[in-house]
Amino acid sequence: MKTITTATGIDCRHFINGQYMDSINNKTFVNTNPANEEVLGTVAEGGEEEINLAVTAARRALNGRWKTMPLTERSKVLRKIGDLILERKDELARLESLDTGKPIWLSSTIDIPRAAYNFHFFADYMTTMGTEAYQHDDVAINYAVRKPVGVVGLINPWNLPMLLLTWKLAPCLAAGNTAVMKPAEWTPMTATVLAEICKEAGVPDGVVNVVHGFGPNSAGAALTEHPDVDAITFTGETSTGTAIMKAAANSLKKLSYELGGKNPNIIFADSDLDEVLETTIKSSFINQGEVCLCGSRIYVERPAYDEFVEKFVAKTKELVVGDPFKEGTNIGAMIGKEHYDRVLGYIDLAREEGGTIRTGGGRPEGFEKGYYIEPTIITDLDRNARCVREEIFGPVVTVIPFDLEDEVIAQVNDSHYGLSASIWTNDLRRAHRVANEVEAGIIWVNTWFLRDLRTPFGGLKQSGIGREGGMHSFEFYSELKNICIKL
Ligand SMILES: NC(=O)c1ccc[n+]([C@@H]2O[C@H](COP(=O)([O-])OP(=O)(O)OC[C@H]3O[C@@H](n4cnc5c(N)ncnc54)[C@H](O)[C@@H]3O)[C@@H](O)[C@H]2O)c1
Ligand SMILES: O=C/C=C/C=C(\O)C(=O)O
Repeated sequence: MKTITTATGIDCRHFINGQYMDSINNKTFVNTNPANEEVLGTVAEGGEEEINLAVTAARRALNGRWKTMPLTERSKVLRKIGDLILERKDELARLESLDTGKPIWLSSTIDIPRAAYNFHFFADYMTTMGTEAYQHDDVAINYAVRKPVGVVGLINPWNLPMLLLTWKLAPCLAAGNTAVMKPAEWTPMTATVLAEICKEAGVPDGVVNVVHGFGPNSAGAALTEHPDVDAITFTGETSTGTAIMKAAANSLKKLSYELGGKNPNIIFADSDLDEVLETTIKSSFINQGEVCLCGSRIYVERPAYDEFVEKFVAKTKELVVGDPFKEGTNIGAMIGKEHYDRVLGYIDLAREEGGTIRTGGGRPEGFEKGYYIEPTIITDLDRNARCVREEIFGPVVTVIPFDLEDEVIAQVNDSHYGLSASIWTNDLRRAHRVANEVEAGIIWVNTWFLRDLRTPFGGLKQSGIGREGGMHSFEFYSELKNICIKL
């Protein structure tokens, strides 16, 4: 077994008012590479004091050059951030894979290029924005103007760290806000570099701030409780969303939530099975299954069920689990020990619930270190099994046959999640009919994770509050003011 890369990471400090700084009490925590359990570096651990410094800097910057900067100049700054991310793509991809355990090809082709595109997209989109005006006979004219929300807290998960942080930061800045970012404690490195990229691109000091730390009783909680933070955009677990909503309630902060999912992948017998299999391998196991949009509940119309399962198992067995930096690795390491144990716990639970492990089911052979789990396919579970209903957030999928369209829609909608769904069929009317009935914010037909950033992105029920993307991001990151002029 080739020695897993020992490339080290970087020490991560806060970035406040345009400068890197340690915590006031010099507290730090260790950042570990999940692929080999080696130390990547130390991370400054922030709390109330650091959050207060960052919010104060953000508030001051809100009324400085950032406020008076012409929109076209602000657009150029966002474009420059995107350019600089691409210039540093290899460095950022390496740091992202060291932090997350994801394969380097994934960081290099998806995570980092999409982070740059998030900025390039909003740099263009912000210059096309209009508002609305109404002529009230000859009595009055009404027109609306957009103003920044103000100081925004950005709280980020660990699965697609830079992709998701920039998906928030780009429109936040495009709308003229200032930001205090709290990266996930497991993935601090690319957020740390993003701060200096913003400064180099011309973002004034205090507009973008980074405070590292944990959630409860740490930087995360302090950010959500701070009275001078106007809005919080959060991506993470549904349960965390509940905690943040309670903390933000006292100061009535504006909230945008992208939360958990248990997304159905509905396969009708008339679909092209080879096409289905090629995409379903990705929608099941890409990024170690640690994607909120993964289609972890697979429903197959009975006539195609046996053939699908046989071919799906065979293709899954071909996947290579291993060193994220090694050529040919399809699946890397889970984010850390806690999550690794949690996912293995669900696989054990599936056995207790009567499931059949068709492939995978545990830790692959030959790894002394690192948090590796085999891609796992489970069949023969009851529709009410916890492994069918609860988000596992790992390389674990369940496959269930169905007979009738109404039956599968009822099963799919019997969930407190409603983030995304994939539907595979060549029957056009059925595609529209089923998409119309499935309770999810994002529906893909004969594809998965095909993204147009102008579209509304977000979940129903306990999968989120609000939408991101195009105009929807501006609905959150700005306040509309109506001005009525009597003629
Ligand atoms: N809907 C989406 O777009 C989307 C995208 C990615 C991940 N997710 C979801 O995120 C989860 C995995 O990410 P995770 O484990 O990092 O989520 P998490 O909720 O554990 O943590 C997310 C972030 O919240 C912070 N946090 C935790 N408790 C907090 C508190 N009480 N106050 C303030 N901040 C707090 C953490 O430090 C971290 O930065 C999964 O459920 C996944 O479905 C959703
Ligand atoms: O793990 C969740 C992935 C979210 C992806 C996006 O938010 C996006 O593609 O804009």
